Amino acid sequence: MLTVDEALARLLENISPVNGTETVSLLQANGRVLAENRYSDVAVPNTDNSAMDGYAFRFSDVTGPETVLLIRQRIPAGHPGGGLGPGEAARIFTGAPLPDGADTVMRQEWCLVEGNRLKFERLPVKGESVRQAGEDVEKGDMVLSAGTRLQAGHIGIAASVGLTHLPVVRKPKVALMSTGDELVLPGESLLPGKIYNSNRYTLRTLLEDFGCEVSDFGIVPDDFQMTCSMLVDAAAGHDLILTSGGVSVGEEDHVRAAIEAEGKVHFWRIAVKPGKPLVYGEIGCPSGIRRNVAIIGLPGNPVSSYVTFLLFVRPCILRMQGVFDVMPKTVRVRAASSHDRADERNEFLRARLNERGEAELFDNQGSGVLSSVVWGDGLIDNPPGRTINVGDWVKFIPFAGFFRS
Ligand SMILES: Nc1nc2c(c(=O)[nH]1)N[C@H]1C(S)=C(S)[C@@H](COP(=O)(O)OP(=O)(O)OC[C@H]3O[C@@H](n4cnc5c(N)ncnc54)[C@H](O)[C@@H]3O)O[C@H]1N2
Ligand code: MOO
Repeated sequence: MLTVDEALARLLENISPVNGTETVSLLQANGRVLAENRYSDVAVPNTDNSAMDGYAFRFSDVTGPETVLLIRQRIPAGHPGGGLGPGEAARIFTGAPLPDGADTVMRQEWCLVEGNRLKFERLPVKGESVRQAGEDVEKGDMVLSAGTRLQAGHIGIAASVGLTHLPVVRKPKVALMSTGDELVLPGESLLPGKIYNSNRYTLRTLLEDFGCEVSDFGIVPDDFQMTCSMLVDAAAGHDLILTSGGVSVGEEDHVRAAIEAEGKVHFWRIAVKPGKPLVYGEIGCPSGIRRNVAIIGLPGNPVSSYVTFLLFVRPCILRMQGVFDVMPKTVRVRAASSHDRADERNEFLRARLNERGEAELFDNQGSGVLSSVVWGDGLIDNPPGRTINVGDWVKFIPFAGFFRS
């Protein structure tokens, strides 16, 4: 069995980037990957401006607690003021441009105003409550780099420098199918022996979260010939085929044999729990014009397919789109519960951080217990052969860490 790192390295070394870019408006850019660096033509903020509602003045005019300044103008945000003469102050509001000559703002809570006479309750510090032009972005700065998966902050900064559209990488086209005679869709009747197909929904949502265009091939029965023909169909026009179920050792598990029949298996089985029987290979492209299409067969257990998606599929589809750093962010935290049975595989245990920042494990770590994913807010990455005692340091991957990059 491959280790988690070996499996990931094998997957990533075979991934080919999708070709093609398109230009989308900022409001369509969420979750897409930027195709080219973007630079700013403006400084942000573009002038020195006030960080507070208060009074702007020249610091050197205030010589002591008795200094009186004369209020000569009023500058709301969006309206540039005039120049400031010696001994003068301007009534100013948060975000309003500083008048020429002013270098400091006193917030109004610390001001004493009588008519147009202004005194301060405390001595100013030079430059206080002033936001400098360019302190966020300088003119000419690179604001976004190619390979960034665009999220709210990135889209906001693009808007803050006046960009309206962004060039993004084409969405990877992924063919998704669920295998299993037992599967019915929510809304259908749950006859004896049947279960609702949850993987279809989990995996489709995850694929969409990571910027893919999904073709849903529905449910494939546990039948070798039908599995083969679905895989061949799915190879046309897709960058990746993703299946769930049918990868273990029973004679009703046909996915691996079908990949062997229609293409090639690169590896099968990873020393990971949940998710051991994951299979990776390629399917011959029927036209013979395009290269073969990568296929990842995830295990059917709902937690296994969720976790292996995050560990192995997510990095592949991000790398296809040109994201360089595909590793999730991890933190070291102390364990709040124990885990007494060591496993020979690298375990990814569903856990939740308590208010002290310690990881509590979900009681039932079964790979069919999807409520562990709903309850948890991340995974403890527990090396092979390791038990966990309360207070031990563990490596924790917040679910949010998978979505941040
Ligand atoms: N003799 C052995 N049996 C099993 C082994 C093994 O090493 N030796 N490995 C186990 C492990 S570990 C896993 S993981 C599973 C994976 O099996 P498959 O990928 O072949 O998955 P299925 O058998 O098709 O299904 C497993 C389980 O998940 C349910 N399932 C399947 N698809 C869905 C879906 N779309 N939505 C919801 N639930 C689904 C299915 O009904 C089964 O209960 O194999 C072990 N067996
Ligand atoms: O690898 Mo399986 O996912 O342990 O149940």
